Amino acid sequence: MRIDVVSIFPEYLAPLELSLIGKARQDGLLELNVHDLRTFTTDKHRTVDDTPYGGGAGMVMKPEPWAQALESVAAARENSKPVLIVPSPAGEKFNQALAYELAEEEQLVFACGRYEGIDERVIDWAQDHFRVRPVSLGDYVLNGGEVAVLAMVEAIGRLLPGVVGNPESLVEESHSDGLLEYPVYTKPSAWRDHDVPPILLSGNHGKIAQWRRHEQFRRTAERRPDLMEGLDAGVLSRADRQAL
Ligand SMILES: Nc1cc(-c2ccc3ccn(Cc4ccccn4)c3c2)[nH]n1
Repeated sequence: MRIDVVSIFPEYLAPLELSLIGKARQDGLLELNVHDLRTFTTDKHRTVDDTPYGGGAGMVMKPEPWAQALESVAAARENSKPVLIVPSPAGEKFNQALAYELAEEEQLVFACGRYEGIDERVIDWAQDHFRVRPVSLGDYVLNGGEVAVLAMVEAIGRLLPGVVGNPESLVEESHSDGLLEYPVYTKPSAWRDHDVPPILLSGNHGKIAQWRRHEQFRRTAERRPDLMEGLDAGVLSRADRQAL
């Protein structure tokens, strides 16, 4: 997979040189290019913003630098257009299902807006060159798209083949089957008057699996009742129903 990120703060994306994603880049599992939007300006002040038509506070990002930048990074392809992800408070909610969907793509382009956002005509223009997806990280307001891109690239990148050491760990984590993950423990078994649940020390793997499944349901019902409604009936085994 190739990922291109366009931002006026390219250094904001430096954490993607670290850890799992950084290693995936070094191992050639993921190509990630960060581009400074100001590279695509033509005036001596490298202007990327201007006042909003219709008035109002703040500034809006000018369209032309974005069109130049996006044209520059869109890999020429025969069959389908690359995906352009535009982080926005007004986007579809990012979740694990969308992470899996985007992990299948050959190229992802991320447009990091700042100020009050990007001139909407860029989104309209981009429809002919990209499959455009405005995406929200959650129902809160950030100052720009970079933090959202860091989160999305990590969530997507870790799903790529070979990035996570043990692919099995992707199966049992939160949201992989629509449920929150079970609690985890390690040594020492007794710690500051807090003990590890005895079942986990029993060696009875069937009972341990049953206990973990029950914990997934208990936690999901307690912390994210909204996820319980969306559970696919097929996910619920007979044992699961008993755990509810
Ligand atoms: N889940 C999300 C995503 C964002 C986000 C993404 C990109 C931009 C570019 C500018 N801003 C600031 C801003 C504030 C107010 C209204 C419009 N935009 C962004 C915010 N906030 N929360």
